[in-house]
Amino acid sequence: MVTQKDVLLEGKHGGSLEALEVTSDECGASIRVTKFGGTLYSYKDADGEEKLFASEEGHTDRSKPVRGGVPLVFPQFGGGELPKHGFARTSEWLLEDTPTEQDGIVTVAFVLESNEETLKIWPFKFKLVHNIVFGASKLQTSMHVVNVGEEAFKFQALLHTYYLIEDISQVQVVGLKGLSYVDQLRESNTFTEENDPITFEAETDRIYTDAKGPIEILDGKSKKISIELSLSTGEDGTDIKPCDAVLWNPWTEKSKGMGDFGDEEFHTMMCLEPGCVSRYETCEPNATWVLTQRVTFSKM
Ligand SMILES: O=P(O)(O)OC[C@H]1O[C@@H](O)[C@H](O)[C@@H](O)[C@@H]1O
Repeated sequence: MVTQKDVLLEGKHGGSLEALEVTSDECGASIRVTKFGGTLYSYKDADGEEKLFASEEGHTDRSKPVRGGVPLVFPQFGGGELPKHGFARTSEWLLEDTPTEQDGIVTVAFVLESNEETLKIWPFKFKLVHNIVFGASKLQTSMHVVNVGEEAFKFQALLHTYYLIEDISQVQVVGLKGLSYVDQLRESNTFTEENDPITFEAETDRIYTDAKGPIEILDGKSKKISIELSLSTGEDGTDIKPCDAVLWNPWTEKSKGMGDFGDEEFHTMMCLEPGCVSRYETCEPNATWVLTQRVTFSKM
């Protein structure tokens, strides 16, 4: 049986965020999704082990996006005319339908549609669906971008996924070798990844292009996270486009400068974020784009 209940997330800086908790008796796993930002904030596997990082310093008063989980970036990555990383992560999302379960796999969908507020800052009509499918040790999240207006729009999108890890100094990322990446810390110059595995010894902020996956995060000697990612469009979703993958860890100095992140929390998190951010995609009227990540958590 799948059960849902409303919970309140309270951070140490005051305020609270309403969230939906969905639990499956059959597979034993659970998720929490905040209505503010439609952010998947927690995924606990069948053993009750949390797999997503959420900062102890995160704000829960709507003054900032949720710092952790999987915030959704749309329609713009980074800064520019719109708020940094767009407005989807700071908008109010609605539960689309009652969660369903089949054979221990649960599906939950949240929706955000253009409204007076969004049209004031971005004059396009859209519908976003955040689809979350989870089981005992698997998590699939996707953002569907639908153009419900009469004009084409350009957009960027990202599943800004924060993984909870044991120790960043022991993490190895496998599967990005040979890809080009834009290093956001080196004047956005482009390089080719020579390392396999990639390890972390300093602040890292890179946009890998044409990532096909699978990408593996080896978390010490005993845990593995395997990620498949895709960006698709077309009526049946079979027109698959290359996808970007942002790799991010703020390390020491950047962490100290972030008001909603602990100075030492970089040790136990890393972001691997599938998206389309190295360029803008064009969404024609009635078209749908789908950005998806399929994640499997396993023990070695
Ligand atoms: O602080 P924010 O807006 O959530 O962004 C966090 C990070 O998000 C990453 O996706 C970017 O590549 C980084 O440059 C950025 O610092």
